[in-house]
Amino acid sequence: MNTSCELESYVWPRGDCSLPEHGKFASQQDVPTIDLAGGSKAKVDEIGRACRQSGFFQVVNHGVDHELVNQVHASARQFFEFPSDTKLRAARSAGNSFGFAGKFAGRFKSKCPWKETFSLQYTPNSNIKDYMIKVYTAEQHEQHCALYETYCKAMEKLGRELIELIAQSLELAPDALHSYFDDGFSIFRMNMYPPSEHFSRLLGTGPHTDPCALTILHQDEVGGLQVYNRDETWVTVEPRADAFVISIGDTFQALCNHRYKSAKHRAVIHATRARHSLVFFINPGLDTVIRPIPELVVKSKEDEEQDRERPCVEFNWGQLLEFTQKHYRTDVHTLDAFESYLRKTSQAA
Ligand SMILES: C=C1C[C@]23C[C@H]1CC[C@H]2[C@]1(C)CCC[C@@](C)(C(=O)O)[C@H]1[C@@H]3C(=O)O
Ligand SMILES: O=C(O)CCC(=O)C(=O)O
Ligand SMILES: [Fe+2]
Repeated sequence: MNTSCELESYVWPRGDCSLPEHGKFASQQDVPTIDLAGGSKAKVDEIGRACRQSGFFQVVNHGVDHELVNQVHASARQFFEFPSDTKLRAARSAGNSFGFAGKFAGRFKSKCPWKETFSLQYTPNSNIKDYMIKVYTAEQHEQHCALYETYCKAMEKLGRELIELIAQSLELAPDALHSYFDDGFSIFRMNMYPPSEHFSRLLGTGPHTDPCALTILHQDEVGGLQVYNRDETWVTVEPRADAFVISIGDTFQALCNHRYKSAKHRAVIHATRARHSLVFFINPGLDTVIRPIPELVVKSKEDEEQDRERPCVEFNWGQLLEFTQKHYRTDVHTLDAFESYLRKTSQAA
């Protein structure tokens, strides 16, 4: 990333990047830590409460091997340390969500994210190998691909377990949501936030909600992930090596008829230390129709009498992904903007 001459396109208005107070972290109420080894009823209740309150929580005793997480972090660090021209062999092309992005200035003109990202598709037809071969030697390639495959499988397993618990917290059967994710189009993304002396005017990831269904994130010890809480204050999520941060995304919000809301969050920059995070975005299949689950649609008395359905916009993940890559810059209004766009384009058709 060119840190000197292009700073202007990364700078945010003064006051937009308030920094975390050293050592002060989100309260248990804002971002609870939930023990997945706990009794089933307690877990479901805690997850339901967290999803209704902030849509953000951490999980511990999640069953994912700590050594695996360390190895993926080590591999990601090694990747980001390659010279730019090596990383750029796997460059993300315009309108595409996969590959390496060193800076986003090409896509955005201002308030650019101060980070490098390497994103891979994780599905049965995963593109992990196609991207990795552009960067690594044949032998390294096999090793790193195997590691990412193992990590993504572990994320899918954890995601499935969480989705079962979330379904139960909505009083649905544990497997009620599985069919949406059976051929899911999940995205694995590694983030590296370079340090900067200008940290107080930069954001690694600007305020947004995730467009996906569910996000599973692991952050290193540097920390910098912040959530906007109910007091309208940015609070810092405690970096915990033993925990994954879970958040509800826009697609899940639409699916559960807005019972759970996607949470507004962002990532700040450290003055002297590079920060890394591993993010697994769980999505439905590209063509799977998303509309509120009938059991979660409560009609008003008047609607009931007139047998009227509440209007809702149907979409699929393929459309929302395309919207965020080609027509809209993901922010805190993505879902509303997407619904307006769908209404407009369906009227025009
Ligand atoms: C569908 C996606 C768009 C983004 C990557 C995935 C999930 C989250 C989105 C993003 C991270 C939200 C913040 C802004 C963004 C541009 C970024 O900082 O990377 C978003 C991603 C993107 O549009 O590439
Ligand atoms: O790196 C982080 O902690 C946050 C990243 C994020 O919000 C995202 O990639 O959607
Ligand atoms: Fe996010």
